[in-house]
Amino acid sequence: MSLTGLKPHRAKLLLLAVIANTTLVASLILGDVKTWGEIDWLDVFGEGGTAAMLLTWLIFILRSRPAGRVSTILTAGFGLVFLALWQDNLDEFIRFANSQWWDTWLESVPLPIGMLLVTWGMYHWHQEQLVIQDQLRGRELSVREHRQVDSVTKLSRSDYLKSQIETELQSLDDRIVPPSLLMVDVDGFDLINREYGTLEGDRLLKVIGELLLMNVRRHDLVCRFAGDRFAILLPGTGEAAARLIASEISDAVAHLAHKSAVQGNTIPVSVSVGVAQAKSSDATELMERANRSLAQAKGASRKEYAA
Ligand SMILES: Nc1nc2c(ncn2[C@@H]2O[C@H](COP(=O)(O)OP(=O)(O)OP(=O)(O)O)[C@@H](O)[C@H]2O)c(=O)[nH]1
Repeated sequence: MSLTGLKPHRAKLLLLAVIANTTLVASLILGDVKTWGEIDWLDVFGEGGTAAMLLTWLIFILRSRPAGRVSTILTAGFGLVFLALWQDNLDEFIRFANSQWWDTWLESVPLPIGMLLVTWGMYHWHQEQLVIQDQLRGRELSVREHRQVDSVTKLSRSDYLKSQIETELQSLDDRIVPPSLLMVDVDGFDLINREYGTLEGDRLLKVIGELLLMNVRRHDLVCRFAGDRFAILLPGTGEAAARLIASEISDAVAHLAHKSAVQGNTIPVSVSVGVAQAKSSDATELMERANRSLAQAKGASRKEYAA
């Protein structure tokens, strides 16, 4: 058994070793060593084995624990039980006169006190575990939230967007401007996929996601809504301001000089943007209106393209 990890508990274990050795020396001085034939080996095995096991438990426990109050209580408890068994075992090798009352005292008094301390320490350990489990549950929740992140663009996905819109809408009052939502869709993305391959399509989605992030404010939320569609939540933003941001975003994408990894040529990219400002506390209704606005923008851009 490796003793690494016991460093924080060195002083406690040293004290236990000193006490055990002191009782050994005191027993040797004050008692008479028994002859070989007088030793009851079955008792030695039973009592000595139990003491050794107890010490092993203590070492395992201390190796898995930091120094502190609970570790001290557990060491004191297990230590006292060990000392009682240790003295009981010394009895097997050393004979004491009846006048040596301390031997019987050492065998019996520390045992119940040690048991009480072990129980008390175990109770506190249990309480500690409940707190740790609580914290782990919290961490697990945050990990689960990270599953709401899209693997291609590393942006939040639509389920996270919806929960954020709901939070925004719930905290609205008359003094706060309701949020606006932009829906940004890449034009002709299917063609880009077909011409350059889906890997290049993925790269482009990632670059567009980064570009959107660069063109919004710190408190805005950019999400990958679905496929080649992004959504941007603009808290406290009226429709006119949202339309301005939408046009800045369209310009930024139009000026993007994204090079394909294989061919090396610039892939022309444009986006259409839908805009809607919240009118009710219904997140789905806001997303639907932003999507309808996007469909109109798409129609307009197709007409422009055809003309
Ligand atoms: N590379 C890549 N392609 C994707 C991903 N998700 C969806 N797509 C593709 O995106 C394309 C979206 O096609 P459409 O909805 O027709 O959109 P579009 O070609 O941009 O057409 P318009 O929106 O009308 O301009 C489809 O070919 C999907 O297969 C993805 O994660 N990576």
